[in-house]
Amino acid sequence: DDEEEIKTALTSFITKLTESSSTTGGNGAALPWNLTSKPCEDHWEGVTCDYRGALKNITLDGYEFSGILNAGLLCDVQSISKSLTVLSLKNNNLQGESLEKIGNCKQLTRLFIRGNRLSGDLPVAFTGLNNLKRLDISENNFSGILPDLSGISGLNEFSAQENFFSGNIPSFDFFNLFIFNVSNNNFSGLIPSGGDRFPASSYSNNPLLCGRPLQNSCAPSLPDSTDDSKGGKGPSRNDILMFSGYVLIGLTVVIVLGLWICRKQKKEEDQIESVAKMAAFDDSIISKPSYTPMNFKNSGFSKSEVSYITGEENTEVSSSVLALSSPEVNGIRFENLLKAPAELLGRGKHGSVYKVFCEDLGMTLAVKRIKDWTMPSNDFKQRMRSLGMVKHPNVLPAIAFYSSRQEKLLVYEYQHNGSLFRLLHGSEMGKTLDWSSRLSVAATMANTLSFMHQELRESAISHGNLKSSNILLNKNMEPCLSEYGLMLDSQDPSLVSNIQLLQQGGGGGENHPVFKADIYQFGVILLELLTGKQTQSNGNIDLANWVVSVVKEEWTVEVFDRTLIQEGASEERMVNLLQIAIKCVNRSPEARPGIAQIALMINTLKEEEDRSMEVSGMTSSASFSQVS
Ligand SMILES: Nc1ncnc2c1ncn2[C@@H]1O[C@H](COP(=O)(O)OP(=O)(O)OP(=O)(O)O)[C@@H](O)[C@H]1O
Repeated sequence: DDEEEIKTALTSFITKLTESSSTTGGNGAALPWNLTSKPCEDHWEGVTCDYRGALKNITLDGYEFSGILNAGLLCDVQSISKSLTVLSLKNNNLQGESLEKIGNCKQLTRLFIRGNRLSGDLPVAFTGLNNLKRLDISENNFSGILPDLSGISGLNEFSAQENFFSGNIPSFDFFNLFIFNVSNNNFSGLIPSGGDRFPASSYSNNPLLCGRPLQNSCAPSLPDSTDDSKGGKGPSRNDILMFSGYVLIGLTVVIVLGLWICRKQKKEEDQIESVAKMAAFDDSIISKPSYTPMNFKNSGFSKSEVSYITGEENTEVSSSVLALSSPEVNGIRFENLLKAPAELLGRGKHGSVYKVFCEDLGMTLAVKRIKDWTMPSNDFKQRMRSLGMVKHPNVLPAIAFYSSRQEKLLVYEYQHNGSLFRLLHGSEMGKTLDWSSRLSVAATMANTLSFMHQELRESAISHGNLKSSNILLNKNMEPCLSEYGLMLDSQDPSLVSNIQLLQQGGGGGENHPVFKADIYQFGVILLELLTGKQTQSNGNIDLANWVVSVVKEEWTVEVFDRTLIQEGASEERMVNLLQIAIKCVNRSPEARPGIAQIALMINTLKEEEDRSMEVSGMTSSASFSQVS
């Protein structure tokens, strides 16, 4: 039977692995398998089988085996090759034999042979491992030309550092890879396109390699560094460096001058605007703003600038009354709002939020005061109008806004159930968010964002500041996006700067950089849901970097929130969601998927989750319970 066949094959395989080698001496650790027993039934150390007795994983890392890795002994055996998904022989001292036979182990998803003495060419047969996700052949003595592995469409990791490979780096599907390292080899020539998604350290110590992300370009005029002193035909590297220096200094001077002129102009404009404001100022509205609990002094509020968004017409109305979108709140005086007791909820990077109890309304409001926003007043009003026209049940609408050059205020209904941030990270929370609820939040938010991006694609208004504290729970405990479209600035570490955004502005659909920045931030929220960890956008280590580095070490389990593991959440679906998140936080904006595609993937996961809960007889509830 299969198990007998597997046992015979494994026995020969391990015998070869442990064969003593005259060069290293000794055969390392003792044989981890008791040959009188059965591999699956008796759970041989390092061997994992599924419940049907199919061999899945062989993991024999760090045993100091110094014999031969004979791939044929495993992969020529059908009962093994049809099911083996993981072969890990890291940090032994193995030499290779029949390595090309690995090509028969077609089901392999992970192949780790790092830290051995394997040498010669990497067999072309590796290119046929179509299911491979992770390949680590680093720290060996492989040499020759690397075969083209770009046909392995799902490859996420390729680690080949510290070998002796030479020739060009073949093309890879870089957008799928999240780990790539070919440093410390003898590669030469141009780094293939897309390769600059990885840092220079992924390519370092290949003296003949050139092109981005390395500093040395492949310009044909660039002479060898040894030619520098000869003063040959083209410019020397030093010349180029010097020239770049001059260009840089020149650019800096131009930018500083430009900024100075802009500031001067702005100052002049400000003076003109405040004069106009004084003329328009109506004492009957705000007589003496001496007591302003929200510290709105010197705002110079004018009735003409108190605006509101109604459900029907999106017209601004001059009024001494702060008109709000729901009819029952009409009739409140703006001055009363200003005088109402206000509690500071938080002071973020972009301003402060106050909780204001408005007696006239008998209602609690959240007033966001945006600081340092340079968007001109008219553009802001235009933006609020565009936003006011798009309605979604999971987007919290601003019920009023105020705009002047000095002040931009947004008024929202206060949400008593807090934010996703509090739910995930708040220490006082009695209940933790279970896996099904987290998946549900992810799906709802993806669908909502997809709707908003679609509706606002022409005006290119993204959320701009997507994070778990801006996902608020409404009275039905459903997650809602708050503060949509209020930030021009993005926290995307791929440095999509305002200038770039503006330059590339005008249409562009869901590939517009502002939407791609939202995708990054959405990915971070997915990571928060999966890991239960907070992101530190201002710290040196952010969540996205942390996850990618942990995943690099060993696939996933350490990454997930321990409560999810304890709960018995489906590891497969968690890994799937993690893969989506990792795609979203790709450093290269173009490589991030669009929100529609993301929503589709997450909805599929959620449907699978719902089906599995139905099968196990649990109720498939998409909402989560009220937090006490
Ligand atoms: N409508 C609301 N109802 C209840 N709480 C709110 C409301 N709007 C914001 N908050 C809460 O107020 C706090 C401060 O919000 P704010 O948006 O200023 O913080 P932030 O998101 O950390 O900073 P920033 O948006 O400036 O980067 C957050 O905890 C947020 O969840």
